[in-house]
Amino acid sequence: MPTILGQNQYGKAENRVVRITRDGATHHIKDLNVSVALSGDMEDVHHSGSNANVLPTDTTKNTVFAFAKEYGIESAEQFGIHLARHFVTSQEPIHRARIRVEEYAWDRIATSGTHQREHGAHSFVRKGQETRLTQVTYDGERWEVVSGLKDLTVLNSTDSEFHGFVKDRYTTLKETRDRVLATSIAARWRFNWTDDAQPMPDWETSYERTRQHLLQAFAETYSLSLQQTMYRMGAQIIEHREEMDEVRFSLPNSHHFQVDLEPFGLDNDGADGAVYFAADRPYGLIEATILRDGCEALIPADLTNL
Ligand SMILES: O=c1[nH]c(=O)c2[nH]c(=O)[nH]c2[nH]1
Repeated sequence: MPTILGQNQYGKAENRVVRITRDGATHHIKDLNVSVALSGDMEDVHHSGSNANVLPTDTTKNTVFAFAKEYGIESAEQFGIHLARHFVTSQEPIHRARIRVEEYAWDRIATSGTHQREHGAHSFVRKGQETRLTQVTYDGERWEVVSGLKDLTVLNSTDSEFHGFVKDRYTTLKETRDRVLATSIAARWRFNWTDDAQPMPDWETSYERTRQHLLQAFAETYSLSLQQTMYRMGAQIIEHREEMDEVRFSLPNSHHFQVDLEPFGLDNDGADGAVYFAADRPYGLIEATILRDGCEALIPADLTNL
């Protein structure tokens, strides 16, 4: 049966490119998800398998990261236009390039006074609301209220190190004195209000203050590990919110790998900042319960069972 090749395109989808520029102590972040789709004279590769016209999808990925470093990311549109023009004008067989860009927006974490100068400059919370959660249980006598949140995404573009860890024959991770620390906070906190005879907490104020403690502790902790930052977040809540006895966290370590651009003659360590590959998986998963001394751990270890 005779067949013909219809519409076709190819490229690398969902390149998670993060560019952090440093304006002295003030950092700026551009966070994009870039998908490249190319089409043109691609009859041969489909019919005979000849790759003579095929610019590898791997190359399109490298181009995204190299362009982010070399030319910066002014806007999603400007970046897309630059890439599309490059593929169509530099490769004869490619007649059409479609670049799709999603941009994730970030706000600076508001901390107080000198902290704002020290940490507000490199601590970010992703725009868009987190999901607020609660679970209320009552047996006719006692109340258990466990509240929390998920998908509160935060990032420190400096003041994070990771070194001095165990090394065995499978360890390849390099020690680092300056890395990006990012996570999407999932947390639950248990109230010690259990009885109608006790004064009821102000749930709205409690939530707002707890959220602020989470953000502040994240921004203000000079981090030697995500475990340490997590503990500080929990401790700050327990220390400041007397209505709670227990906080449980599940924190993905959202790895940002500095891209090796040396093969393209680019120094990705320059004073003008760096380009990172934001990996979505696998991710480190750091979990713990932080308790008021003398209190019992009652929040299930598996947050999804709440
Ligand atoms: O903060 C971290 N904690 C770890 O336990 C760990 N493990 C790892 O590979 N990177 C990191 N980072």
